[in-house]
Amino acid sequence: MESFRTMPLRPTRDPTSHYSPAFSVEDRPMQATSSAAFKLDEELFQITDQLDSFWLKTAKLNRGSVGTVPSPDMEDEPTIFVGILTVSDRCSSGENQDISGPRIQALIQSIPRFRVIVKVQKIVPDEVLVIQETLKDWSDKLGLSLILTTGGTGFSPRDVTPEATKAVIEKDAPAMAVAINIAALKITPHAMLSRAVCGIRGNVLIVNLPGSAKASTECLTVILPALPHGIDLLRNRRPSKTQDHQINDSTPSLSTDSFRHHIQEHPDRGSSLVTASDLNLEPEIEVDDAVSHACRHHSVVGSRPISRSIQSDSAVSGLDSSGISKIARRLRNSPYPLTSMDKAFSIVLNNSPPLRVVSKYYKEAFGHILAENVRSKGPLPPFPASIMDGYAVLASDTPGDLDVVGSSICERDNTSSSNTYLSPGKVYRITTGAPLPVGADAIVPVEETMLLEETDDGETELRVRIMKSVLPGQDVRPVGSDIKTGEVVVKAGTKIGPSEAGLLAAVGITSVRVHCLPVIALFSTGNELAEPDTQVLGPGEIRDSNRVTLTLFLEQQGYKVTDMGIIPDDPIRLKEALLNACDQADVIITSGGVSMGEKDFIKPLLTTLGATIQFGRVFMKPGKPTTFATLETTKGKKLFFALPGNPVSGLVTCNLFVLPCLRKMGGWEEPRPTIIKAKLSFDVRLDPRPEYQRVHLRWEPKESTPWADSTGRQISSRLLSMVSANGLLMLPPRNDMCQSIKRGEVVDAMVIDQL
Ligand SMILES: Nc1nc2c(c(=O)[nH]1)N[C@H]1C(S)=C(S)[C@@H](COP(=O)(O)OP(=O)(O)OC[C@H]3O[C@@H](n4cnc5c(N)ncnc54)[C@H](O)[C@@H]3O)O[C@H]1N2
Ligand code: MOO
Ligand SMILES: [Mg+2]
Repeated sequence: MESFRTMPLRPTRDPTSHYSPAFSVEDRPMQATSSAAFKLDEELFQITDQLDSFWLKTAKLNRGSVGTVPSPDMEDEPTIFVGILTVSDRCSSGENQDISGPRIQALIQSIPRFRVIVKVQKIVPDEVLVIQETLKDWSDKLGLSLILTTGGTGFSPRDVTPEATKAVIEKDAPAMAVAINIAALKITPHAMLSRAVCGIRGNVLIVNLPGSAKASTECLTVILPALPHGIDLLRNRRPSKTQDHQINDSTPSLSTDSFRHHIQEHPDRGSSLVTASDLNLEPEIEVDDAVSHACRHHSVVGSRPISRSIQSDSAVSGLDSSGISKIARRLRNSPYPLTSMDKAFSIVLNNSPPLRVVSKYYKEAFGHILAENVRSKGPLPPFPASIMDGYAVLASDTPGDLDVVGSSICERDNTSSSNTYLSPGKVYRITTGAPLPVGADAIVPVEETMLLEETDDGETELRVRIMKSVLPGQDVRPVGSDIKTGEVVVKAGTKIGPSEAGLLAAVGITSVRVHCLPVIALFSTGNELAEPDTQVLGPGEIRDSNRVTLTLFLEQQGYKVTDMGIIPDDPIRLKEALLNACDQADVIITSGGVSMGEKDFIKPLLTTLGATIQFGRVFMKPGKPTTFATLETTKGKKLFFALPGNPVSGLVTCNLFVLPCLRKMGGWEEPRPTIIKAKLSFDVRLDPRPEYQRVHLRWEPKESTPWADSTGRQISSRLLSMVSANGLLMLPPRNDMCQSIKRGEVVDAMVIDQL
């Protein structure tokens, strides 16, 4: 697993973990946090995060009491855990991207009456045993209520999902498969080619869905209305009266029309009819593209009344315009697991492929990583050259009084080293860098000589005294002594800086092969944002500081950034901006709109665009809602960093995730940040999350370890805490053993600016 780099001279104790303690267990036996302990914490936070919902706590208390009447809270919004299994040889080998899994994940969130947590999602090849084992494992060990498989249900020889499912289910649920088939047949006769099965193992419902993103979401839409009651029954929960009534009163017929009677009534919401057309069974509506769907409604397509269309979208998928859940129905806990910092970092690096190699003029190659070894075409110096201003001599003549018979200075057409022969008893005047005449084997600096004789006009020296004895070779640079012919002057993998460009110039290699730098597009999101030059702010307005901060930070690191401005919190505008950015950039950076607010649209939009959210929350402070998503397009892989809006969170996470990613894409062999040791000049109270506190690193005279001075209050809205910060303390999370770190203790600090 990737972790941040620690300066080799000052290694941390455990370089495999980002949060390796800055002190050893022996140093502070009661307070040290070992990385193993942290790993435990990590597991714990995942679990506690999921156990956070009140229902689950209540459910735990009631566990074992079969038929317990749920408390009103339990009735309110119980949580269910779902597993999504993508079955595909190609997705499993990485040849294709899994689009269906994430789309199913987005759609299943809208299952009525339940808070859905997708606890596990996996891609497996079309191997019957692998599928079987996964289904068994998930059903028996994870406390899931529902497993949705996608793929492997057709006629081709490798399609074996139904066989694997049949092997593990204990009861058939054929009506579900039939309902799916009937609905699907209205869309395409190819539905006849589906062999999908549905069944029950223990109290888990397993449903096979087809492999295509469109078909799988369409089929899932068909069974959504029946799922809550089915899951209630499987979990042995008593369904509400209304539901009993609904179910009993409606004759279960398999015509699409019958869905009209499966009223999804939420105690708090009143009823909303879900009709067949609401279920998007009309072929022209693509359920699997909520965004384009919503766009069509916004631009009023055909004769469908807008209000009905929008209602139907939300009724089916829980998503309103552009795939965003209605405020009242929004998830009250984030569906994204808290990812550990190490894991998130590793995910980013693993998804940051080095970009292609191109030829560039050496000056334009500045800041790029060289993709080939550059060798010198000839020697440097190309002739034996003097190191000093003085006299070229035969060493054996020194000391002595000698005639000055000529001169060699640095100039074009100087042929001294080929045309001139220096005889014994004679010297040549010479300047630094000029060629030695043939026969001369040493240089005597002018300071070691005395003038004996000159011409009357004082223009020419005639005779000098060499006052010191010199050895052959003294102050001479032989041919090729700096650079030999064929020698590698700049190695592949080196970043071309001023010296490297100079070397290329010196050896005359002016076209080099380098890795492309990633193209970046960046925009801020937020209805509250005003341009920085707004003189008088309107009510509720604040000036957009993130865009300039992030842009200049990246430019300072040598990247070009396309500034896409401020985009309001409007899903249609945001989607347009994301697509636009995707069109022109490899890496898309957004700021804001990624947490739990009703205007935080970025994550659902990325999902509806078909991007895979690699992580949507990170166990870190600041920067918890940091989101990283990837999307395969015809123009290559696009990476999205949706950074939190709080100004400090944005810049810290840009340092921690975006910069290493850009470096890796640009061909850096070591893209990780530099970590050194620093001594705290203040007491630190640890946070439950691993924290990155901003500090100024300062060296006291004669001290090798720098002091870390705090930049003041560390709240993530306070950009002042970044001012003059050149380091980020990497503080471990608080635990029972270690609540604080005292002044004078040595901790890890990441270098983020000039020291
Ligand atoms: N119920 C919860 N609320 C919040 C959580 C949470 O887990 N549950 N996380 C908090 C954390 S941590 C952070 S960080 C923020 C992140 O919020 P968003 O990324 O959604 O950002 P916004 O809501 O758009 O804005 C937050 C904050 O930042 C200001 N902002 C936004 N953009 C800019 C900009 N370009 N320049 C200057 N300031 C900006 C914005 O006005 C807000 O004050 O969410 C917490 N909430
Ligand atoms: O993670 Mo937020 O970035 O704490 O403020
Ligand atoms: Mg927000």
